[in-house]
Amino acid sequence: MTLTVTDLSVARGGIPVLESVDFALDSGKALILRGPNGIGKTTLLRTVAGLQPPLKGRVEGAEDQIAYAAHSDGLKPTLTVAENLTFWASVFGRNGIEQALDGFDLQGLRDRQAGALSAGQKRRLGLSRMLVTGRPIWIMDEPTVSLDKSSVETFADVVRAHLGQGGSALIATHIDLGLEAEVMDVGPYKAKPHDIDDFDGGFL
Ligand SMILES: Nc1ncnc2c1ncn2[C@@H]1O[C@H](COP(=O)(O)OP(=O)(O)OP(=O)(O)O)[C@@H](O)[C@H]1O
Repeated sequence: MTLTVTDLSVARGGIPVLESVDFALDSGKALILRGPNGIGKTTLLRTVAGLQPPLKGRVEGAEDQIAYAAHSDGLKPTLTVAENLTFWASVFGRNGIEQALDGFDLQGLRDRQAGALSAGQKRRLGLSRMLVTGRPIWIMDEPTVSLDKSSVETFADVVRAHLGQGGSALIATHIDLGLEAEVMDVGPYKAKPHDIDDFDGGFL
């Protein structure tokens, strides 16, 4: 299964941010996106994940294949760790949360309400949801925010295992995860300023 992105242009708030992006992501591979703050990495990930339409171009091989971990964890604070995972699994028509609890060292916290977790623990729970989706393509936006060194290593181990099982990962991150991965700088895809047709509107 290959995710193929062809001539993709993406916009945020109606303003083009990246243009003519091309890449292919094969199973068993990881692709790391880099680029300065505000360049459009999140916008690109959201578009590839199907959360917003492209301005132009194609994303192929994505349908029902992608699990997306955004900046925010989006946890249900009054549910326990185990209940959050069970809920998330059910969204994807699956059950079985033990691998996710084990993978992110959450067994000792399984009965704790998510709202009472520390920032790093919340992040681990948010990321562990990828494991209950059964989806092969993981798209992750700055997944290591709030994680300590050992949790970053745990996360990298989980991703490595996922790749070893034929999964793939597209990750925007500023840090070195220690993964064997291709790195793509999105800087060269920065959208060029477009001429403003509406002269008066250009001042608004
Ligand atoms: N909701 C929004 N409405 C309008 N513009 C937005 C919105 N969210 C982000 N932007 C703008 O879109 C551009 C691309 O933002 P994006 O979040 O994709 O960048 P990024 O590369 O992921 O940045 P970072 O590394 O800081 O996370 C930025 O200029 C940003 O200010």
